[in-house]
Amino acid sequence: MSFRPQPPAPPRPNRCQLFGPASNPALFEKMAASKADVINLDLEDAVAPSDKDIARKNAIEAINDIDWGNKTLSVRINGLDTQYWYKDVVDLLEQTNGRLDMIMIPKAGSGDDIYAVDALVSSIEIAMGHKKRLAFECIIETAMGIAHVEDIAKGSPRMQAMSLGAADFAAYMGMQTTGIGGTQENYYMHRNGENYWGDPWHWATANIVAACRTHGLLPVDGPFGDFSDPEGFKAQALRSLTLGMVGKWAIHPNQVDACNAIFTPSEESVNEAREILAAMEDAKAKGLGATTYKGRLIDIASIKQAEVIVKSAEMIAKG
Ligand SMILES: C[C@@H](C(=O)SCCNC(=O)CCNC(=O)[C@H](O)C(C)(C)COP(=O)(O)OP(=O)(O)OC[C@H]1O[C@@H](n2cnc3c(N)ncnc32)[C@H](O)[C@@H]1OP(=O)(O)O)[C@H](O)C(=O)O
Ligand SMILES: [Mg+2]
Repeated sequence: MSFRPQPPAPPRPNRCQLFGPASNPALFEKMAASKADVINLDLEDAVAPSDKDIARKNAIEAINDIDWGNKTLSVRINGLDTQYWYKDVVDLLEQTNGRLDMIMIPKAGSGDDIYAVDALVSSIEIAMGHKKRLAFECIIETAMGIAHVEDIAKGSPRMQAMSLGAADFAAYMGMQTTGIGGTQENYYMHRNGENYWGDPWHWATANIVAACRTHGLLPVDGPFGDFSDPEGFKAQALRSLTLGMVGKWAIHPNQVDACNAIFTPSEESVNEAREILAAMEDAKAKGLGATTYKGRLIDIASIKQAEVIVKSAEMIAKG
């Protein structure tokens, strides 16, 4: 174990991030009224090039005029390889009222990308006399992004979260699929006449989780495109939860409740975690580092495992 403690992630709920294109303002009030923890107004890929200017204007008005309650409010800016992103950043910072919490940087490829956005944001914040520091989240959705994931995670102290963007990730990796997340038909093992489907997103998910946990960020699963497939969504979300992610995107309102339910520890799991903590307290009082709980080994590592569940439940309950 390194002598450096692992930094904690920001203590805010991030179970569900609900997306909507900023070119469609009819969605904004519905997004604000949703049960999502985080709202992402999109200026990037859900907005056609011809609508970029109007989408930016809509997003600015929505940030200033709509009551977003206690939600974390984020705008996904355009990629650093476009002509749009600098204006997204300048206009959002110069023309909004301080309600915006984060911007999401898509297709992050290196720590330098994060540094570049930080430099621009910092300059505008100084010029405008802003007291609130804008936070960053980014999407890992390119081959370069996953290759430099740790460098990106430590790219700026503003970084709070990282998502896996399955659609672009598949495209940039040259994966042969048009599905956005979930089970892929051709990714299976075969044995004794039966097919067993694997998880092609496992490696990227685990890499993002490791980079985030190393640098104190929230790891988040991105979109599941087939919003007519609740069971597929649930399976994808449960896999991400099991690997350490704290939440997932919703690209349609019918994914929000499932997101919140899956990424909120169940009463049963919290009770069990508390029992494990109590059993370890008893063990410690007896001078033991290990004991049994329901017929299985628990030891000092079990305290940390149980604390993940209890702390997550407490943080969500606090809101
Ligand atoms: C893949 C990469 C990404 O970029 S994902 C993120 C970007 N994408 C988006 O932001 C898309 C968000 N979703 C939508 O725009 C829509 O949901 C839709 C186009 C997918 C479907 O819209 P539609 O209106 O046809 O859906 P209905 O079923 O009719 O809607 C029912 C009802 O819900 C309201 N609605 C729809 N979407 C939303 C929403 N996002 N938020 C709030 N409310 C919504 C709709 O208006 C209807 O309301 P009603 O009429 O009943 O009042 C990624 O980067 C990668 O690379 O992986
Ligand atoms: Mg994308």
